[in-house]
Amino acid sequence: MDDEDVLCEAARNGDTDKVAALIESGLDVLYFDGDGLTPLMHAARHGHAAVVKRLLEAGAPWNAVSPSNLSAGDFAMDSGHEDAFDLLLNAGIQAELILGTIARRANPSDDSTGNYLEDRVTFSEDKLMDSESKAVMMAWEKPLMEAHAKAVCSGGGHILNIGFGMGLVDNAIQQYAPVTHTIVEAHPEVYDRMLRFGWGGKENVKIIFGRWQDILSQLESYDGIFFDTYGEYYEDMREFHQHLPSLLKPGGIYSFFNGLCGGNAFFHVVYCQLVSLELESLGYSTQLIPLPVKDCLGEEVWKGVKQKYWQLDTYYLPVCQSIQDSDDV
Ligand SMILES: C[S@@+](CC[C@H](N)C(=O)[O-])C[C@H]1O[C@@H](n2cnc3c(N)ncnc32)[C@H](O)[C@@H]1O
Repeated sequence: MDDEDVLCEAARNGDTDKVAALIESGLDVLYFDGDGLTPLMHAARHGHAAVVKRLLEAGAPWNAVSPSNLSAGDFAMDSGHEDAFDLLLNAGIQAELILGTIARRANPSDDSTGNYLEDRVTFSEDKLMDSESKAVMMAWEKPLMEAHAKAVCSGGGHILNIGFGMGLVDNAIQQYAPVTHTIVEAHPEVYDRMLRFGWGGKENVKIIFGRWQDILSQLESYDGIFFDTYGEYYEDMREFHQHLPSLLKPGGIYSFFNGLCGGNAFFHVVYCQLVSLELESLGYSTQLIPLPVKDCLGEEVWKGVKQKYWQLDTYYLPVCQSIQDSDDV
């Protein structure tokens, strides 16, 4: 047995003193045992909050994952150990506030160099793919897009959508007959296809071709805003949020595609909290509405797709409004 296996065993048994002594003796808290589990995962799985705390203080990574892609937070969450879960959630939020490493890694375009907009895309009936066979948009999201449209159109008026993709959300927005419906799209082929499908001729629709970052001066203020781009980082969405105070009218509703860390349940919780906190600091409250998606996501959906960008059973649809407005309700 390696010395570090002794640390795993002490963590599993909740022996805080022994864990502390072993850490002080210089043992590696980053160790993965024969099953691919870290001491932190063992402690979290058994709900030993004091050990979790000690290991985190010693630098054990909150975001290490087991061979089945579970982190210590997933183990705590799945076994219902609230105290351990809270400690790990806090550690995750703190770390991500500073480093932001998970979203970068979990972003569908993480290993591309940001040239998605110059590459070819392929359309089929049920998906839009980039040049590396990664899905830009997929038809299984239709019910989600309809729910997003319903949320952002709830007050009628002027609606803004960033990212046309397959036009699912825009088709749904049109059902609510908004006064104006502005669509921003940056990919030339997606833009051409929009025009071919007659979006340029719709009376209430205004299309702006370009990256949202580059066309901000052409935008006005809106009663409902939806944001769903591709090939961007979490930081880009965070930057977009900085513009909400001038883009969203008082009483308006903002929503975004909440695919943050969609491959891991605990990381997703961390990011839901993180984005809610960041929006709160800008004066917006975020309500996360759970929508079950398990039934529309069989294995066959992902056939031919390089990366499953969503693997969770529930989608949390964010509905954001100014804290002032939500207090008035
Ligand atoms: C995930 S799709 C949007 C799907 C859409 N919500 C739907 O219902 O079909 C993302 C879209 O955003 C576009 N896009 C990517 N980066 C953008 C940017 N910086 N500004 C505007 N559009 C962008 C992509 O070309 C793509 O069409």
